[in-house]
Amino acid sequence: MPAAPVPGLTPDPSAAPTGRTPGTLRVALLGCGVVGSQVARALVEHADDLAARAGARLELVGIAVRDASRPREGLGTVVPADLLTEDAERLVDAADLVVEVMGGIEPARGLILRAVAGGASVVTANKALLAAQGPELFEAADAAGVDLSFEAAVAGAIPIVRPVRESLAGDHVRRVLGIVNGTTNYVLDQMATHGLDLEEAVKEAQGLGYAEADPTADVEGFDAAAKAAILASLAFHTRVSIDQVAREGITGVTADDVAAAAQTGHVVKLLAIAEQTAEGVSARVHPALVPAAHPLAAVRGAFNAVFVEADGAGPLMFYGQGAGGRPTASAVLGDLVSAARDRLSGGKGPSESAYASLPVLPADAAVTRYQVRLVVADRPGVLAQVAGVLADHGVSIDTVRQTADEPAADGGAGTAQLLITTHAAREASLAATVAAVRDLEPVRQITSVLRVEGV
Ligand SMILES: NC(=O)C1=CN([C@@H]2O[C@H](COP(=O)(O)OP(=O)(O)OC[C@H]3O[C@@H](n4cnc5c(N)ncnc54)[C@H](O)[C@@H]3O)[C@@H](O)[C@H]2O)C=CC1
Ligand SMILES: N[C@@H](CC=O)C(=O)O
Ligand code: NA
Repeated sequence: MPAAPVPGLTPDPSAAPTGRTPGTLRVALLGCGVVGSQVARALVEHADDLAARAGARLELVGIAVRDASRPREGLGTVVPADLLTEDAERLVDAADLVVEVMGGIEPARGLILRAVAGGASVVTANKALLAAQGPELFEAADAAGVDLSFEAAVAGAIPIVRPVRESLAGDHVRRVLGIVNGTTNYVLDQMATHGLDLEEAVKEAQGLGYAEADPTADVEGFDAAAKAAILASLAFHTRVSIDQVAREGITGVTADDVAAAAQTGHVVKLLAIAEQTAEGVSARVHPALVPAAHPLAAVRGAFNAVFVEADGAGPLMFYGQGAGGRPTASAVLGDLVSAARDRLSGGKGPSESAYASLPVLPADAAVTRYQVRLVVADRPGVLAQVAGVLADHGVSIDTVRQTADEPAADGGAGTAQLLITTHAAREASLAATVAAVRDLEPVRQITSVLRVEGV
């Protein structure tokens, strides 16, 4: 049976008035920042290879920017300046394939809806938008019979969206655990290895193109939470939005925490965790202690890694560059070639799979191990008193380490540092325990409470 005619590809003179060249698909690029500029460059520089792989030329017909008169450093020699336009809507209307790399909610959302309503397939790197408004966008794409692809939105260059939604479609995923934010991993790594403070390290990450336009999204964990929501939705075939992800960023992590972690054979990492239990699914993002021997501890700089645990496949690990212009553009271009192939074959990639409709559990239902550091009066019976409070709350102690501080100058009782590692406990029990311990008379300070993962 002959393939259905494809707009822009049918060798038909009637295509001429619309400006379409037979055998081409028209690509509109929305945004020309860190990622967009690399997508534009690759579309021009690798046009022949991309055409051979996609089955049609991917013609960059325009780049929507805020200010078309602003010179684009380095890009002018590769991408003709007359491709820049401030009229994103008109550009979208003229395209077969739309790449959205402008970020933010609006106008990105409106432009994507407009693109799919007009019959264009869309590739986006915008996790913030997908984690907030994904269902609306997927439904619109399905209704229009076009692709909405987003490999770049989770862990940049690492192929993780496609493996979870296609390769593991026949398996049962139980847990996803990963480092999915390059900026915070870079920051924690710099703190651990070079003693940099948070602000210095974030500035470096911005200069390297890892950070979001507003790096608060990185350091406060919003970016990782968006990725956790997307991963949980894909892994468990249900809908999880960013506001259902328990989130804690890295601003509370001190140089002292990082040094103390090293002393106990751990590193501090910002983790995204999505789990399915008998009660439902949960997704959370928080800093955690990871044993130095665990593969996640070896993930340095802006690299990302995602562990997936599935019933059949067992543990799988995906590792690579989760941020930066060229790595992210690689994922965008992969999606673009796939979307082009789908158009040429008259097919469509996978739709959203949310049939399971599972309940999303509250943050305090999470179960994990904890390490609590505290300063107490160094006198007999204090350790037993603290241990008693944990026992009263049903929190079981794994190990305790005590270090005496200098004796008090007046000869009275000095202080001691206690480091308590618990067995797995519910978040709610631990929070109540810490509050009760804080109220004990001999307790001078709770220095830190960190979860321990990957044990
Ligand atoms: N930089 C990275 O490593 C990664 C970024 N992403 C995502 O890719 C997207 C783009 O990120 P970046 O390139 O880093 O951001 P960026 O801030 O460098 O670039 C965005 C560009 O879009 C333009 N833009 C924003 N609103 C616009 C509008 N209304 N009209 C025209 N242009 C507009 C901005 O002026 C800017 O040049 C975001 O959704 C981000 O979350 C995803 C993975 C990695
Ligand atoms: N800001 C993000 C970029 C990729 O999503 C990060 O640092 O990982
Ligand atoms: Na990816």
